[in-house]
Amino acid sequence: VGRSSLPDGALFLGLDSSTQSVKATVLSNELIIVASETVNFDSELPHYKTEGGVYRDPTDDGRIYSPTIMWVEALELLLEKLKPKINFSKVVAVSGSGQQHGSVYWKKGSQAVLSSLDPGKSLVSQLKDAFSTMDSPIWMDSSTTKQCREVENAVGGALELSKLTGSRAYERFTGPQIRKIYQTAPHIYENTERISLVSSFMASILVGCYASIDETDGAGMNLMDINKRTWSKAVLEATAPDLEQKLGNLAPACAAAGRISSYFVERHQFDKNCFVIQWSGDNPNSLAGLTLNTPGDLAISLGTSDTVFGITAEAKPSLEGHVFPNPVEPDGYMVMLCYKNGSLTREDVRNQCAEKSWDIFNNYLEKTPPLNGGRLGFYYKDHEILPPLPVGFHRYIVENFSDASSDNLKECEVQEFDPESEVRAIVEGQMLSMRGHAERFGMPNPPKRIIATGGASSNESILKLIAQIFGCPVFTVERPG
Ligand SMILES: O=C(CO)[C@@H](O)[C@H](O)CF
Repeated sequence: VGRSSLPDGALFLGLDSSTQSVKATVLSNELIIVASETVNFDSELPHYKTEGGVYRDPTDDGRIYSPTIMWVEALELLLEKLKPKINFSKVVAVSGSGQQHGSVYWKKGSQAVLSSLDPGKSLVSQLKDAFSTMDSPIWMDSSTTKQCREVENAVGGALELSKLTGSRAYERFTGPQIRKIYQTAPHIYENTERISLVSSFMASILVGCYASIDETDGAGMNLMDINKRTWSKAVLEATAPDLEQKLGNLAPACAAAGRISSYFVERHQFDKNCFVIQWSGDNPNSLAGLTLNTPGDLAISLGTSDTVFGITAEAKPSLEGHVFPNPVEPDGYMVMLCYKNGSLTREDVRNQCAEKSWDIFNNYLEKTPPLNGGRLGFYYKDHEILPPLPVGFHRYIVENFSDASSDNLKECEVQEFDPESEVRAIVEGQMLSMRGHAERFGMPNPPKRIIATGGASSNESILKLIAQIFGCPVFTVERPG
């Protein structure tokens, strides 16, 4: 729909269902932000008792998940908070981002529930029994290593799986997660009629039926053939039986999922012609939102996870990193690196070394020298994705940075790192990792420029350090207002 043909006062609603919160941004016809709202899971839905929006299972090493119904309740609360700020009947299109890889398991018979929601009742009251498991595995989970190896072995190895799906098997990817449920809770798997990603789950609620998984977020499952953009029969068979019928058809990321369901028309006064555009993963949508279309540019998203991503004309999957279909260029691809220890790990060091103050944290970054007097640190509060290492804190004194031999690295104790050094070490260690892995993955080296996004991109001290380490200018998206 061309913007010039839109009715006066037309609005666009963007939603973001992420690890710690659900957010809404409302744009005018001129793409100006006219309203925004957030629901933070921990503070505004405290009855779920999540930490950072998640549960960590003490009985199953690495199992990290979120209560599916919490996302439903947060969506409802978000719309209630937004209602006084905008006229929902002016919204001509809704779309959104979902944290990648997270999955939702719709119980048999739930399609009928979803398509006949009573506008006189809440979503929570009608969907609380719609899932075959109330626990949604999410991207922070690292409990499926066994399943990863089984799937890789079944298709000829890690590199073969990467060439087929764009990534070797990763613990957080949805395919290994589905395999674990099939193996450890077969009754749940049997009782599941549809498996959604967080992105297609939210779209399903909005359209009142099961929305397709889009080809870009679908590439984060270790289930989709990256070149054909169809489900890979070989990998589906290696994952779990009768899986394709539970996944439904894939759809292009830029397609319309349908019109908004009558539930939202009658309960929230949306216009019945309001489009719901396919949702996709948070990182692909960041690439789209940043209009990252210049080869040589890189984006760094500093959020709960940290990611580095860029565009490429051809898919060259390898044993590190990920290749996804480009969400806005039908024939192009997106390349990405992901680090689990992002903002939450930086916050931990801030709390322990900088009196819980970003001002003090930033002052330490400003006053300590580049390369930190040889103090190099790698901090894994959670099991790290890249490199795949368990929880642990590793501090080194590097005698000579031009000597890459391991005997040049002397592991040392925390006592040898004063608070200022620890602060620089966590940020420098994270950014040096990104630069090293980006070079090895064939990303631009150095990049022409870096566009920073995500919560921590508002921290100029961190951005300065990124510019020093990558050797290029760093930009952020202009924040309106
Ligand atoms: O796992 C990731 C990407 O592969 C994370 O960036 C999640 O998308 C964060 F929600």
